[in-house]
Amino acid sequence: MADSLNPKNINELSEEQIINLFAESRHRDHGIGIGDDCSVTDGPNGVKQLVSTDLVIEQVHFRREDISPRALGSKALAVNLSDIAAMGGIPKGFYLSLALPKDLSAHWLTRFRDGLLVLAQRHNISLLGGDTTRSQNDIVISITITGTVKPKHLKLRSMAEPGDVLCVTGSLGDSAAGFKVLSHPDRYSYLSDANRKQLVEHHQEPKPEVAKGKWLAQMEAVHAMIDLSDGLIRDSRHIASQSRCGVDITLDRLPLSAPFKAFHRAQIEQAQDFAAAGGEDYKLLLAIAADDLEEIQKKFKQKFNTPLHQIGTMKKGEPQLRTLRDGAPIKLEEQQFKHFKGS
Ligand SMILES: Nc1ncnc2c1ncn2[C@@H]1O[C@H](COP(=O)(O)OP(=O)(O)O)[C@@H](O)[C@H]1O
Ligand SMILES: Cc1ncc(C[n+]2csc(CCOP(=O)(O)OP(=O)(O)O)c2C)c(N)n1
Ligand SMILES: [Mg+2]
Repeated sequence: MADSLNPKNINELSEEQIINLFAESRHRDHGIGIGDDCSVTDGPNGVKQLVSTDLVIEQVHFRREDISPRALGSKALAVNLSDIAAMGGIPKGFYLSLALPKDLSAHWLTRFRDGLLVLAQRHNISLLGGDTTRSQNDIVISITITGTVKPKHLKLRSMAEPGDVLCVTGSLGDSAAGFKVLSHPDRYSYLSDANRKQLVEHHQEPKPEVAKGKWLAQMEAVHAMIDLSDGLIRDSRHIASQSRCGVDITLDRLPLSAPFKAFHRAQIEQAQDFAAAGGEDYKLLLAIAADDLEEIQKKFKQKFNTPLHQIGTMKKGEPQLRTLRDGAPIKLEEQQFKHFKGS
């Protein structure tokens, strides 16, 4: 196979370029494959079958000394449940693959299992299988989750339209701030214990928004959804490029929690920029028909007792992203998390 790329090392490629090396050979006739939060294929009785897989790797996604095994078990499943939520789906079951170093304690593993299975039970899903091997040093966790969705409720990254309003289901940046607190505890000694705890909890035990995703999927005016794993900027770009629209993000409108503002010592512009870069928020980002926004916001508030925040708009034209503050475009400093080269 001839590849147009000839860098020496993969750190010269972006994550998207690496995925495209595989995606270019895809067979589209089986349904919607590479490119969304889940693959979508025909299931029994006219429903669509959803499948998603995610890796959680020591030193890349967590440091063993920072997180309890219980919280890690919960987070490893939560990030997968979030992909089902983003498709408006109902989770059904999951597979667990583990590579474990020989010196790991049995106590660690049973606590990890407890955290995982408590969340599984809460979402009424069962462990269906997996694989277990030894690793040299680091813990490697891979979960594959399945779910279903009615075809008319399916929300793809590619379904946003120019004029749609971009919304998020909750505050942004708490997880990224929690990670900073864990990485440099002495830098943030000014935080109260309660604020510190809330930020760290958001990072370590994200709550996948399955109920919200399922409810929003039933609204015809909700056109597109994605879950926020890479951060608002990168994930909005995914919607924009796949829907072939531009996108404007209004930084002044980003929902920020009180602990997050305390983390930034009320320096609001800095807080907005950091929240836009974010990462591991696991809130839902959606594009809604502008005419129906008010009605959906009202019903959402009634149902979940929390607001649906309007943070931007989809625009006609090139799939470019602009960030605006006080009505004027501003360039953000690059601070998004990336596994490989920037894109
Ligand atoms: N190695 C790979 N081979 C094939 N598809 C991949 C690979 N890595 C990622 N993908 C697909 O590329 C898309 C983007 O991946 P990613 O950004 O990790 O999605 P998500 O944030 O939903 O986990 C997804 O549809 C995913 O299934
Ligand atoms: C030790 C450590 N370093 C960095 C991070 C931050 N981090 C790791 S992965 C990630 C982004 C989301 O993860 P990814 O594997 O890309 O999820 P996906 O988009 O595939 O769902 C972030 C912000 C972290 N949580 N822990
Ligand atoms: Mg992924």
